[in-house]
Amino acid sequence: MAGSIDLVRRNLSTFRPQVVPKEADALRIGLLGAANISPLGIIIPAKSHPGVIIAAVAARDQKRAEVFAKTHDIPNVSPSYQALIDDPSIDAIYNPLPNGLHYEWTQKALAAGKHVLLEKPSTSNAAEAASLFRIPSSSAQGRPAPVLLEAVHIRFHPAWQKYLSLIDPANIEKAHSTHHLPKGVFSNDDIRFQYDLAGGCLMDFGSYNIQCLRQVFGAEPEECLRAEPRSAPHDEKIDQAFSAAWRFPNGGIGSIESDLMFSGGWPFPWLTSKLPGLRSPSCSVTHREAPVVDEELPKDVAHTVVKTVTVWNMTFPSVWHRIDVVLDHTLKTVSTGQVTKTWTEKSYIKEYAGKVGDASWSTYRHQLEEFVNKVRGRDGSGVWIEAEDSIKQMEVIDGAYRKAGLPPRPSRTL
Ligand SMILES: NC(=O)C1=CN([C@@H]2O[C@H](COP(=O)(O)OP(=O)(O)OC[C@H]3O[C@@H](n4cnc5c(N)ncnc54)[C@H](OP(=O)(O)O)[C@@H]3O)[C@@H](O)[C@H]2O)C=CC1
Ligand SMILES: O=C1OC[C@@H](O)[C@H](O)[C@H]1O
Repeated sequence: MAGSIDLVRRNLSTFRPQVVPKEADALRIGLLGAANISPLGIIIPAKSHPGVIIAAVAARDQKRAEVFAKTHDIPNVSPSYQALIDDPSIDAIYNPLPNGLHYEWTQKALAAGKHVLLEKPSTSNAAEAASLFRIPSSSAQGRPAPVLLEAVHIRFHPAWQKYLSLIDPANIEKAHSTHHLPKGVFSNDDIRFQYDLAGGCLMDFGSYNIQCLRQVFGAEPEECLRAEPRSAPHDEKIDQAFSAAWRFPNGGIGSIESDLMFSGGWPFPWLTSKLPGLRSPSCSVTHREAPVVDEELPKDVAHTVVKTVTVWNMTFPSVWHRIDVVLDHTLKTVSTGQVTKTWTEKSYIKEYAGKVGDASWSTYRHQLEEFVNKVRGRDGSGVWIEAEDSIKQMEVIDGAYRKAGLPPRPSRTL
């Protein structure tokens, strides 16, 4: 009961946070497009950040921008994306355009000296990512280059950082990450299913699953072993779902199952583990069998343990999440190889509040905190996504498409 009350309280203040007074030199952020993700991704998080003002929005259709501005209390509407970028009163740009437009508009914003918080996945493909992220650290005028961050929000939440702390990357035998969305949420004409806009399940949900694998192994995969898309009826280059596996440098295997049109259940995360068919985003790591030092045991008995650590709902952990730590113990007679005893220990961990913020802070709020810290030259929590990291992510995505016999997503501007 107390858990349910906490859940309601926490989510009420995530979605309706206390609005704080703004600092005189608050970062003035402009939004490209009247995007669906903007309220969750930045408008609501900005309300509780004293150092951020959502100052303007631009949309392809000015009327649409005006309605969006009114709905979300945004004081200014720019007549076009370019006008927003060129506006000298704007310090930073949030780019939640379709994936295929990320490169073009981020490059334009950076060229205008604006910091950019760029929605995931950073670009259409690795060539674009390399071109975008390998920018000189200072401009010709000697000014420091603007900050550019790929908005992989899940990495900023304390639950994810806690999860990583429970993993021993060198000794992972296998890792599996999943993400399912019920059929009917997105229709075939959604940006996620347009090849020219760099759509595809691997670019969307799959990108989270790949992030999870790269993070838990703390390394880049050496080889894509298997890549199996389920193509959309309207375009076989578009994956509605993607299943894949990679070998990592420690010999461990990482695999993913992502589906944007899943027909096997509904995503009620907190029920997932209780009711079959319900799915939550997850990442599960199984370590190699390891010896347990136990002086009490006879010499001929070996005690080993296999540690499995699973996070449920790493994508929206502030809503609800759980980390399961399962220790499978075995006692074996060494001389005969016979197993004499097995038992399992389970513990469940939750990590809503981190070192900064409180339990109501969403992944997006934590991310905004670090973005502003970086712009202001402050140390922050230490969680950051480096340029090379974003490039490597796109290399893994491109490689999986190639392995599946599909083309990587097209560049529009290179
Ligand atoms: N971090 C997260 O949790 C999430 C991230 N995302 C990412 O954010 C981005 C946007 O997703 P989402 O908000 O769902 O997208 P939307 O369908 O809302 O589209 C975003 C904006 O793209 C603009 N746009 C520009 N050109 C086109 C075009 N040719 N066709 C369609 N739209 C166009 C529209 O702007 P205008 O208003 O000017 O017409 C629209 O508002 C994606 O990169 C996605 O991966 C999405 C959901 C969650
Ligand atoms: O990033 C995302 O997270 C939420 C999903 O609904 C969406 O498809 C995806 O773009």
